[in-house]
Amino acid sequence: MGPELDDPVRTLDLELRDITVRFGGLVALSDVTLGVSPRQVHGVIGPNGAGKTTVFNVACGFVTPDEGDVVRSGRRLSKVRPHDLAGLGMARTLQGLGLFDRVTVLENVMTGADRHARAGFLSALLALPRSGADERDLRERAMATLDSLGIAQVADYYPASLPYPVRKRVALARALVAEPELLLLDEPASGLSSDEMDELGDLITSLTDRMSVLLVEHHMDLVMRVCDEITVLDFGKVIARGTPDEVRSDPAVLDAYLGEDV
Ligand SMILES: Nc1ncnc2c1ncn2[C@@H]1O[C@H](COP(=O)(O)OP(=O)(O)OP(=O)(O)O)[C@@H](O)[C@H]1O
Repeated sequence: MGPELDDPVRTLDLELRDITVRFGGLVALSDVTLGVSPRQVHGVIGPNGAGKTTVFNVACGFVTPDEGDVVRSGRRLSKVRPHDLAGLGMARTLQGLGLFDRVTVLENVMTGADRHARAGFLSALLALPRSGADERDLRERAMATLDSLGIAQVADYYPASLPYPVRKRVALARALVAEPELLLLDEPASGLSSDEMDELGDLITSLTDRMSVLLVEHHMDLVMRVCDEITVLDFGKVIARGTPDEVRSDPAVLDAYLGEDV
């Protein structure tokens, strides 16, 4: 954590400031700035290769920017490492889900809670003995989170035995069990039917009573439905920003998406 930077009155939950990322000679992001306001869903969209995943990776610490700052609640993060996220009140889901196949759904969700648990990740993963009270509390919270996502009945299953949309919910439960203030979602709608996408939309909207969300997503319907603000990227640059209505009618956005299948 760096020094306090901002007037707390207008403090955003997350800001990327003038971020540039280069992969060899390729400039994946060029001077990208965006901010996620408290209790808002901020969408990041753009055509293939625009830099969406790179934005996500910068926000959650997988990619260190060549230039620019990542600012969490007014404090500059000098280097975000993925395992620091929970301590920063952040959680994320990944396209690849990243569930552990050798432990049950419940145990997978428990591994997401290390912000609150006294014992760490490994003991949760291996279900080694921990303090009885911690263990009980963690199990209860993990079960409650599964229940809130409508999948308590699969708590004792192994992830690989479950359909993909259910596994996606498990991954979301693992992110939510830590009770983050800021949730980072990378393509959460991929592989979902349109009904499942509607349910996901309702769920994301319902989260904003207690957290803000950065949503990187291809599916325009979902983005337009749930986002308060959208940043549009093209070729690594911000080409538009605004409410869904503003973005939808922006000529630069229409131009960028010309010929894209959305
Ligand atoms: N690790 C990497 N090494 C080299 N180039 C990369 C790497 N990651 C991304 N890129 C390049 O950076 C650019 C932005 O990629 P990114 O994956 O962020 O875009 P995207 O908008 O998420 O694309 P998509 O919609 O296809 O997933 C692309 O040109 C991509 O080929």
